[in-house]
Amino acid sequence: MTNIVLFGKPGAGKGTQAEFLKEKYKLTHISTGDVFRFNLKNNTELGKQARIFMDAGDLVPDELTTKMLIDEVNKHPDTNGILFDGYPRTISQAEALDAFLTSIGSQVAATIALEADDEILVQRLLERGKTSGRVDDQDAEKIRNRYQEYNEKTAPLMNYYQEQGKFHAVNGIGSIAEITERVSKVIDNL
Ligand SMILES: Nc1ncnc2c1ncn2[C@@H]1O[C@H](COP(=O)(O)OP(=O)(O)O)[C@@H](O)[C@H]1O
Repeated sequence: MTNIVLFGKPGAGKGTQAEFLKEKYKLTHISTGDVFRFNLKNNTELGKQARIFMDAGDLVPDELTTKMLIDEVNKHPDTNGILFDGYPRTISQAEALDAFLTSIGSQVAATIALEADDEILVQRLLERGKTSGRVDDQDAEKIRNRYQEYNEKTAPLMNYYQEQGKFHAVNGIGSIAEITERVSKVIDNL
């Protein structure tokens, strides 16, 4: 299995790139944000538990998120590899992911970060909020809170993967195709 972690701040373009990369490399795309939103919409037990955190732009607690993630991975026993989008977002999630992948005889092959300046990203999110219906994209305060969550809890993951020699940064500014090309170069060299 070639498992890739897509990494980046809110709005960095993880979901957009994932759509292209999953086709190109025949990977299973798992977006924790999408799975949570699906559960919210269908008002499942998981959705009810996640809603207050998501609507505020807070991270959903690790235990709940990790359980959901493992359930999703287990739905694809014959996959070529997983493209993780939005997971892990904390050190504890990264450790849980490593432990889980080890238990199934696999590992993270690479973490690829899409980099862009905060001002550009906030503009992108506010634009997306106009049409996506996502409450967490419509309010500058909630967006700020997501960046704070990112800086405090998610940014330390760069070090975590750097220490394992698995961290690759890619310039996330440019056309969608250009960025797919940059990410592909990293994957092709694995
Ligand atoms: N790995 C995770 N851990 C905790 N909460 C998560 C995780 N992934 C998604 N969420 C929740 O879902 C929300 C939306 O996720 P996502 O669409 O990936 O956000 P963004 O566009 O900000 O990167 C997050 O703000 C958070 O509340």
